Amino acid sequence: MGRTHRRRKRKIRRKISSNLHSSPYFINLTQWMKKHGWSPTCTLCPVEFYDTGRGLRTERSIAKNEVIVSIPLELLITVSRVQSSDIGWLFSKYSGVNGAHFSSQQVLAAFLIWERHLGHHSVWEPYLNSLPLDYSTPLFCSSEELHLLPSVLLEPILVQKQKVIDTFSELESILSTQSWKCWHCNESLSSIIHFEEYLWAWSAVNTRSVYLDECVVSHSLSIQDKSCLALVPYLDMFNHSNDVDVQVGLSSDRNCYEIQTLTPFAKHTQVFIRYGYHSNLKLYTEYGFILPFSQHDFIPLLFEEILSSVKDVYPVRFNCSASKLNFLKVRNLTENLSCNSEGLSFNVKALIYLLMTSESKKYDLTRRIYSSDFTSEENVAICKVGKQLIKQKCSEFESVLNMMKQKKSNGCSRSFEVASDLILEYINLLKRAEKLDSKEF
Ligand SMILES: C[S@@+](CC[C@H](N)C(=O)[O-])C[C@H]1O[C@@H](n2cnc3c(N)ncnc32)[C@H](O)[C@@H]1O
Repeated sequence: MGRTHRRRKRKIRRKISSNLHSSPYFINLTQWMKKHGWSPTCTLCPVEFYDTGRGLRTERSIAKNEVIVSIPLELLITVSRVQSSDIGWLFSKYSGVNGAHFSSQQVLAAFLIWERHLGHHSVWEPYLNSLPLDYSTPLFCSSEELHLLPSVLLEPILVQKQKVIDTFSELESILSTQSWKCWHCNESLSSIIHFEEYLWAWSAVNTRSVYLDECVVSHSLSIQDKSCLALVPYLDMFNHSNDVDVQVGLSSDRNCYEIQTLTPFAKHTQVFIRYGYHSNLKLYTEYGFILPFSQHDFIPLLFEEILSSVKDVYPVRFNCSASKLNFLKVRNLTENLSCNSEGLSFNVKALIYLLMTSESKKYDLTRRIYSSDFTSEENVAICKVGKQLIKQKCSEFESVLNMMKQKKSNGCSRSFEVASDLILEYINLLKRAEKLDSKEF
């Protein structure tokens, strides 16, 4: 078979969704759940969709307000469940000692590693076997790949990476003092819980957990999060869409965690839920995917970038004294700076306006900013700077994308591929914004 033929075949295969209903892991998962009191609320079937990966498809039409999934609390992995498990003593022993506060993500991740290492001996085995083996979140980009990313992506990724490293180090320092040996393999906890496993478990919790009120599943561990994370088997197979809405919470008898859809679904279509109102940057950094043509997307801009665009376009009018900077900071006008396909955010426009206006009439300036009372001449000037800013961002992203393409042709991680899709989305968004005139901007 020639290379072209293979490539064509791969392309065709990518367009076809495959049914996973008879996969052993899915049969085992649902049988195990039924033993623990679960019964399906509607007929959903796991499918490997060509565009979104694995998700759930409905076998009949679903009406607005129907409960699409209801999972007994007994099947949830919560902090309270971890506390009463084999390794619960570890977190109880160190809770609050020397100010130690665990995060629910850290506790749940350690539990997943522990249970996974037990293999057949774990009661959670059917659930663990339903979890993906790898993730496309940026934590799995190599250092070489990270170096190619623009700062708008790199900065939140580095913060996240550091959090994983720090929480693992905290755990590691506690584990290293324990001589306790596992009943099943006679290994110490520090040789069971190591960084690669932690990265996998952390990502599983990050991409799949839900928030649960602490009062629902009480525990006595010292946990820093206000509402705790919980892993919910089966329910964590729903993919996200911006076009749907859901209501989540406990069933009326408070025995199950439920999702009610506020959006109807036609027979044989994928059933989506909404993870939140997230930009593509958030979807990429937290979940490892992006949504093409997302109307809710925006690109964060840096204060310095705006400053230098005003300076470039209006070098004489540009004015950024210490008192003006203070004026901007007090009003939070140096934050939430962004651009979307409909133009610049309110703060960016206000900032551009202030940076090229004399500071003598500050109070009048405040009134004009907050009522967007700009003259048409001022609007044209703001638009001119905005377009310069957009042009610069666009060429920055285009040169990044070219380097990323080169890297991709030599092989790269799935996570890096998603990053490059995101940069392409950003370029397209900027091009749409660039076409707007000064009235639309
Ligand atoms: C809660 S899980 C959903 C089920 C998951 N696809 C699976 O196979 O188990 C969240 C993960 O699903 C994927 N995902 C969710 N919604 C998606 C979408 N609209 N497009 C692509 N991937 C999506 C992402 O990898 C995300 O981290």
